[in-house]
Amino acid sequence: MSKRSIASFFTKLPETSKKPRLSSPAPKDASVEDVKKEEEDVEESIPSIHPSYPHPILSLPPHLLSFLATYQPPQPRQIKKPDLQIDSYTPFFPPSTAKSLYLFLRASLPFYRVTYSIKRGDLETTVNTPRFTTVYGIDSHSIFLNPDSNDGGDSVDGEKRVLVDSKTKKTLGSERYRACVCRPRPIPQCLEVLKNIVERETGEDFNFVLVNYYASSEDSISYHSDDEHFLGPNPTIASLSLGTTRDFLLKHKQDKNQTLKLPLSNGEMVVMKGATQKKWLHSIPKRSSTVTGSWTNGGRINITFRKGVEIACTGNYYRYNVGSGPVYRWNSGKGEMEIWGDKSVKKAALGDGTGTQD
Ligand SMILES: O=C(O)CCC(=O)C(=O)O
Ligand SMILES: [Fe+2]
Repeated sequence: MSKRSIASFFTKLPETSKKPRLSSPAPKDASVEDVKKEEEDVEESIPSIHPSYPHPILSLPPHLLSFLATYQPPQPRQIKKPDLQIDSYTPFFPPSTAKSLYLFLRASLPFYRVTYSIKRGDLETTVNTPRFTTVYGIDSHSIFLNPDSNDGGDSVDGEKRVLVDSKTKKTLGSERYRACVCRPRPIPQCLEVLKNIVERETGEDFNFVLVNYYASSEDSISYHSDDEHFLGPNPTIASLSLGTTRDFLLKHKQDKNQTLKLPLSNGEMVVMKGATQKKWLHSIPKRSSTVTGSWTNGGRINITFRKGVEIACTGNYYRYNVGSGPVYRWNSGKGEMEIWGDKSVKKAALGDGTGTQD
């Protein structure tokens, strides 16, 4: 089992634990045996449960946890351009670990294909988000606490966690997040572990984890910047890539001569800092063809870690990353996402179909 208990992942290691840095272990490809072991491990883990989840969310298997417990990422390379500051980890996680994380998260997380309408003048158009998404977390005005825990309510895991005001620790009524499309969701163990490693490495605090799943070359995100007021000025955003390599394109908002292309491969992470969001746009464009016949099934997972400092952040993130449509789950037999609505599909995935749906 792991050298650190699962609970210890929920406590940040002191900054000094960052040194000395070790180079990452030599990448290796997971064998059939490894995959079998992963499947057995998954059965042993206690899932994260919360009434806001559509279903229990599997926890990371012991072999991944024990590796991550002592893992030190290699030093990043600093990319500097006018008004742009990026720390680039090539990779952040060794490819074999990134592959396990990719397969695990794709199989475990509920995803959504969000649609929303926008008004351009008098014309109302429906936008179909061209990728699968999901989000966990809450802005810094509130925190999830377990009122029954014996560690002063600090335990972040457990189905009894309720939202409280971060200053007064008073339980919130329905008022603060009344505009949300669904109940805000605490970060499940499998993503909390990753968030804590990224926080330890970057020295930042994050309270949101957003996940994109690009199922094929057709899935994309168009040019945008994550410079919303609810992230505060000059937000730091850490962005981890798992699975198929996709191009990350950046362009300066004013100076058309300033561009950057980073092919992000399995296990890489970019940390965007300073004026990057204010001054630059970024995108993952569609590709001409999908890579098939690989362990990725041509897909890519992107995880961004962010800090929302205004209440409005929570409503916005759940609106555009969960929405009010059906839940999708990975079907390993078919090798694709499918709507997780049918009772028999739920039963096959969970055994008894427990969990509620917002
Ligand atoms: O998939 C990526 O690497 C970028 C995702 C992104 O820009 C976003 O979610 O805001
Ligand atoms: Fe973005």
